Amino acid sequence: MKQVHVAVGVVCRNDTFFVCKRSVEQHQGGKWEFPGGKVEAHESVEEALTRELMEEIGIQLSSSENLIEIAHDYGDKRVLLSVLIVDAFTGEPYGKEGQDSQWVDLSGLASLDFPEANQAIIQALVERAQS
Ligand SMILES: Nc1nc2c([nH]c(=O)n2[C@H]2C[C@H](O)[C@@H](COP(=O)(O)OP(=O)(O)OP(=O)(O)O)O2)c(=O)[nH]1
Ligand SMILES: [Mg+2]
Repeated sequence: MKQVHVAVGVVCRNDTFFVCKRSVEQHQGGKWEFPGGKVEAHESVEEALTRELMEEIGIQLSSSENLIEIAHDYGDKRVLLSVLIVDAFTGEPYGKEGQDSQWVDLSGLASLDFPEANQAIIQALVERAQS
């Protein structure tokens, strides 16, 4: 099975994180996610994330840093998530595609239903907060 490379953005402001709900028709549908999507052939991860953040939540990325890379096999799909922290952006994020969205703090993240691969993202955020 081919691996899909996905750029994922942890948009953060004042120790809270912007998350969206995946639509039920999507892979891992109905779960919460950090906005993002597939890296196309001609793109860098940051270029893909810049495009996806504008398409999905209407913000312009100003700066990002690498958080973690996670390879995960869902059985029906293999993904490589390149996860970036987005701590500077312009515009106010919202569910531009009609999706539910919310700002949550770290303890709030831990209680949401995310795809399995996201456990490692939340763990990385916990470790980052402690360091
Ligand atoms: N965006 C995002 N995708 C995630 C997260 N965790 C996780 O396992 N994934 C998986 C689910 C999907 O299989 C894949 C992302 O695909 P996607 O549906 O967002 O891709 P896309 O925006 O390019 O949309 P499409 O072309 O498939 O419609 O990565 C996450 O936190 N955010
Ligand atoms: Mg997407």
